[in-house]
Amino acid sequence: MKDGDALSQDAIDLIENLDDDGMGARTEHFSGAELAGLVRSAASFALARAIESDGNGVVTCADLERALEEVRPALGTQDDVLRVRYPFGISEFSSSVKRIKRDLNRFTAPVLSSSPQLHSLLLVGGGAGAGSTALAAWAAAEASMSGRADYVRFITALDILTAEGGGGDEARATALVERFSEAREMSHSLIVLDDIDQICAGGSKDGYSTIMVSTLRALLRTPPPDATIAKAGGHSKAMSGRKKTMHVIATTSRPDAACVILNELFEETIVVPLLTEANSVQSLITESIDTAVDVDAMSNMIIDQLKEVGCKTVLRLVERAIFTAGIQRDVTSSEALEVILQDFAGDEAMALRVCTV
Ligand SMILES: Nc1ncnc2c1ncn2[C@@H]1O[C@H](COP(=O)(O)OP(=O)(O)OP(=O)(O)O)[C@@H](O)[C@H]1O
Repeated sequence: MKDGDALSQDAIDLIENLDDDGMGARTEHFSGAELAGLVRSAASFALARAIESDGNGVVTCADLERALEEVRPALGTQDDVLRVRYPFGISEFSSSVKRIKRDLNRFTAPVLSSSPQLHSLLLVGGGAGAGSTALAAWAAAEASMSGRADYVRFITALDILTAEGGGGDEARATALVERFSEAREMSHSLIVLDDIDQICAGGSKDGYSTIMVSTLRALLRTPPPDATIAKAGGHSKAMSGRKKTMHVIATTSRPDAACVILNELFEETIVVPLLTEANSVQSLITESIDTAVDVDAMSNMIIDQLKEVGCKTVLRLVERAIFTAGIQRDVTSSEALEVILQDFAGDEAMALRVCTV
């Protein structure tokens, strides 16, 4: 491409730029096939422009920038994996959601320190279904899409359990170390540990595995190595001295997590509150479910009955009500919700009795 005068000078400058904003750094995690795809994509933008405006088909810096937006490396980030964790999006139903989103964006922002840094954050759901998983996935996706993180991994208890070596504590600890080792090689990595209680679950009095907790403690105390070489899918590439960052966000649904053992492992904690106001529930439903009707009545009903509730529960209840009204033509969604809420209260009471016994 370069030889045949096919590149403009600004495109050559971008390719030869060895700084953080140059082509080398921005394609650090691209495989050979992905790089070829990037070149083809840039050439197709130049060709389209040539056909439209009778141009010369030379690939410019703007074509390369557009191609960089279009072609994303499979190794580096997991945008699709993250997006399925917040299927209803993230509704800004209250000022606390806006604050948490600002906090998360600040947490994943680049750091000024000249030494490699590891930052850790515990996202605590104020109760089951508060939305901590969705918020952590959203923060990781934002960091990935804005280029603040070039390597993102969403890790669940299942990933650790199914790792080689079976499900024993030592094998799980080794699997966790391996996940961190890969991330530590990358320049700006972000790991989400979803449902940290399950990841660290074990037989000790507090419900955690001593081996898992001490492994996690050691991992969170060890910043990434200060190397100028990073591995990308088995290939090593010079990083022109970029300082490394590693961000770890863990989620938990245990409302007491802010006060128990895991909390002291992390540098920062954010508590995701439950919804307690009908107008917050109303905004959540309106922003999340296009087909919702009777939203006002449904929101009041949910808060009257449950007093405080997580967004996952709200959306599940409303979806079921809409579905029921769809198949029972003589029932409105709010009437369906009334019955569902009564059954829900009965199920909760029964579960409570069983647990007490
Ligand atoms: N502001 C918001 N914050 C979090 N989730 C939201 C928000 N608005 C809408 N949602 C939706 O609510 C759902 C939250 O589910 P999520 O799995 O995150 O809950 P959770 O608290 O992690 O659940 P669990 O306690 O069962 O682990 C997602 O589908 C998400 O798209």
